[in-house]
Amino acid sequence: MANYAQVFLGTAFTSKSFSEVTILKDFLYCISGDGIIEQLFSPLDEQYEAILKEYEGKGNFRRLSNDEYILPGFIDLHVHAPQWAQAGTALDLPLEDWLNAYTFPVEAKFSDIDFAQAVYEDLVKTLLANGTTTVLYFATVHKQASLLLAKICSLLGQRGLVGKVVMDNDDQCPDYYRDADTATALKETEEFIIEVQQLNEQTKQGVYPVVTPRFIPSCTDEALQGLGELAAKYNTHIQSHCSESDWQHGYVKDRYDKNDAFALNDFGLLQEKSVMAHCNFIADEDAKLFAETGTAAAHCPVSNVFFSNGVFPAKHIHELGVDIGLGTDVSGGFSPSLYDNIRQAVIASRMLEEGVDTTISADKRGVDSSRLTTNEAFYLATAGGGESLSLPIGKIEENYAWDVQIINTNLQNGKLPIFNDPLEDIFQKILYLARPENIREVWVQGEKVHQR
Ligand SMILES: O=c1[nH]c(=O)c2nc[nH]c2[nH]1
Repeated sequence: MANYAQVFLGTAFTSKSFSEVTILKDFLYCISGDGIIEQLFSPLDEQYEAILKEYEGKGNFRRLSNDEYILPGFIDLHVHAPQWAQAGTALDLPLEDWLNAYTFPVEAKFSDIDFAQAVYEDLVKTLLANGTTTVLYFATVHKQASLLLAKICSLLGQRGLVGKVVMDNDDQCPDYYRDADTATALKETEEFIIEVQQLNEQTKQGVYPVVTPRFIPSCTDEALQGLGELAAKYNTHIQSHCSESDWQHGYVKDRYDKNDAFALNDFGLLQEKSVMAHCNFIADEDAKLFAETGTAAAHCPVSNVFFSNGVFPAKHIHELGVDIGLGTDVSGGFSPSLYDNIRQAVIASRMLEEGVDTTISADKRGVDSSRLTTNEAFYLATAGGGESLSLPIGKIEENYAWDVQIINTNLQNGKLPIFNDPLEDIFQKILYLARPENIREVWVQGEKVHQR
């Protein structure tokens, strides 16, 4: 019999496809020393009883109670880590004003490493406590503070993909908050990549450097070109914002006479490990380019209410073959929870489908076939995120990382309304009604990283 580092017994929910969820009732989950799901056994499997006999009662065996369920850890594809310091504020302003009046001044404070330590440590712990096991982060223009974020992820056990932000366009970025010049931006990005790749070698769950032009308006052509070359040289992930709002989409059209997607592609910034945030205004040709290059979209449904001037047509873009995951977009989105974003993804898609202006007749009011089901929104927060990052995460399946959250539905101060429900309904109640209190344990790569 194989020698497993840990064995769990319980019921889990995981995506089988975009629209279907599999229920693994009373399965055994056998985890290897490097934190991978080595084998899954259903109670009907021949070896089930033998493994149970071998491990039950040992220190590395865990039987979940009848009120506990396993979900894959969530994957947040878009977080501005420094903006945690201003979460929930100033959301009534348009994007450009919010960036200039609030966000850039806050991000500028991350030249102070002590301030960065306090905010970043609090954020990483908060995201873990919300069941988020992997995060794609924008840091700031400061190399040291960006490295610190990667180190905090490494230490606290979160799988972090971290970008030192590049902003070198003095036309669009304030004097007090931008890279010194293009050459410095590229040099510091290269040094950052090398240091994070070294840190990754000592990090069980992985930390990864991400090439991060903030968005086209904040970067010169030379920087965009240089960043595309660095990403190719070091085979890194890439992230940016793409066609987010009327203003941003229009700015790129004025500058290049083409949409964001094609402009980013000209600089080598669309590839298999690229994730572009928002994408609300992408046309079908843009989406096809995403699909051809393997570029993913980070759908940020809470943030989009405030800053995007529209609803991302997730269902349609998925049908065009684009990988999609979910992002909180802290702090364009006020909530650090992907549960909130799963809920909002469903709500926004329903409003898109039905339409919102009741003075228009029902047959003309909405966009047909736009709705996302609960299962599909769950897929975006889990398996879709893993596909977007090209990492074996987001599913409870053999050869995937043991990145999970254990939910208790029957707490004194957090009882879900479950009254002899079938498992299909319990799954939906967890997604719509669970709060951080219900998330009792979070595991990343076979290590427990949060417990209540
Ligand atoms: O929602 C957003 N948040 C940001 O910080 C940002 N920067 C560019 N575009 C952005 N959009």
